[in-house]
Formats: sequence, structure tokens, C-alpha cells
Amino acid sequence: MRLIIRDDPKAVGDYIAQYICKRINEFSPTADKPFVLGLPTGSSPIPTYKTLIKLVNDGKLSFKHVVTFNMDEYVGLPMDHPESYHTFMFREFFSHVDIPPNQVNILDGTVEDLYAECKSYEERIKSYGGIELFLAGIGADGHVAFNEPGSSLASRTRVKTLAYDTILANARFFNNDIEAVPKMALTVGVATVLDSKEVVVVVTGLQKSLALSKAIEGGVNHLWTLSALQMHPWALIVVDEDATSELHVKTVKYFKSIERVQDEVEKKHAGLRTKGLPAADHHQVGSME
Ligand SMILES: N[C@@H]1[C@@H](O)[C@H](O)[C@@H](COP(=O)(O)O)O[C@@H]1O
Repeated sequence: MRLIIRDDPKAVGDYIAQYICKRINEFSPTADKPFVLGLPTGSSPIPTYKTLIKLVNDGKLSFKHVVTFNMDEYVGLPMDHPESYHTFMFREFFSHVDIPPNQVNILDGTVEDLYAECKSYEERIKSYGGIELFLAGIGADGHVAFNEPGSSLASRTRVKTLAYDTILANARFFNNDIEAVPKMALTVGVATVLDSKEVVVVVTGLQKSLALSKAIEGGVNHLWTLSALQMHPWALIVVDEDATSELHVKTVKYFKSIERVQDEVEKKHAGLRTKGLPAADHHQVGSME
């Protein structure tokens, strides 16, 4: 695992957007071999989306051959509701880039058979050969997607009841009316995220600092589902200074020292990628893990 620390959310967004841009361009996606990208909602990824949009406008990146899978969606909220994750994604990102809408996949929380929807989502991901890079955010309780504390670390896409803390946190988007916040969601599972070849997580703000320390300094624990990332061979967490507030000084120093040699390791890694080594071998050559 790598931890990259930047001054503020804007710098975090710039870093992640440049990183994703590099990955997509290195991959050289085509219609037959699209780049499969997992995406989150929330306020944390907005600076990343803004910079990605700019990169597209500047002609440095294209989403023409990118297929996306979103992490989650509320159950029962119409797709065109202002707070549905469908609306969020098109408003904040998809409408501003060149992605063909039929390459966007978002769980549908309005269907009658939610179980079938989750099953077919997993199958659709598999049909593309899995997710190349999953970008994620976290809740203050360390949840990734809607994998609330206590979620199985082997979980797959499913219906999930939201934790009271999450309902409270999301009430800000529903005029602070707790009753208006959906109590259930469809979400990819922890194992769905871990199956991707690479996971990048954005963590910004003081309110996420305890979750960050639990996830990277504590053991793997289903009460802080992001901690499952410790089991992933290619994980990157990008945080701002505020989010490091609960970390040990030695943890911060360690990851900063690792970043100093990152460019060199990245160069080697890119070379190996083009030779097509399997993901499982990456950590043997990348000293950053
Ligand atoms: N399901 C989403 C998560 O995927 C997201 O990471 C979290 C944090 O949102 P924010 O970035 O606004 O703090 O909100 C919701 O719970």
C-alpha cells in the first residue's frame, strides 16, 4: 500500500486525476479493449472529477474507450431525483466528458428484483474482464462504497441497510431531513473492490482522520472496511494534511520517504505493465508495498 499526502483537497484531486490520466493513456484503450474504471460519489472525489474534466478539455485524456462502474446507488430513489447517484454522476462528471452514455454502468435501485440487479452487475463487471482501477472514497466510519461497519470482507454486490451514522451524514443532501434519506442502498461488496487490479482511495478532511488511522495502522477489521485494502496487492490512498491528524508521526514519515523513490518505481512498473506481467507479481517489483 502507498499513502500520498498533499496539502489540501484540490491538490489531492489533481494528483489522483493525473494518476488516472496516466493509467488510461498507458493502457491505450480501444473499442475492443476498453479501460474499465470504478467510480465513487461523494464530495471527496469532486476535485478529482474537476481535474479529469479539464484534462479532457485540454485534449490530454479521452473517455471514449472507458467503461465505468459506479460503486453504489440508493434503493427506491428515482434515477432523476436530484440526490440519486445517477444524477450526481452525470451532473458532476459524465456530462462534461466524452464518455458514450452506454458505457456508464450504475446500479439501479428502482427495480423490483434488487437481487437480480446486483447479480447481473457482478456479471457485467466480469464480462469486461474485471475492473482495471477502482477509485473510492470513504465515510467517516471507514466504510467504502456502502460497506458499512460489520460488512463481510468477502461481500459482493448486494442490498445493504445503511448505518444510522451514514444516514445522519447524508441528511445534509436532503435538507437535513433524516426521514427523507433512503435507508437502503445497492453497493458493490468489499471483495468486488478488492478484485480490481488497482484501488485508489481519496480521503480528505479531519472527520476522516480516525478512519484513516484505523484502516492503515490497525489490523484488517470488518468494523473499518477500508482496512481490507491491506490485503490488496496494488493500493494507493491519497490524503490531505487534515486527514493525517490521527496518524503516528512515524507512519507519515515512512510514507513520505517511500514517495521519494516513487518515480523510479513507477518507471519500472510501467515497463513491466507493458510486458504484461500479472497483477500478482507487481508487488514483488514495486518496493513501495
Ligand atoms: N456511498 C458513499 C460513499 O461511497 C462515499 O465515500 C461517502 C463519503 O462521502 P463524502 O466524500 O461526501 O464524505 O458517502 C457515501 O456514503
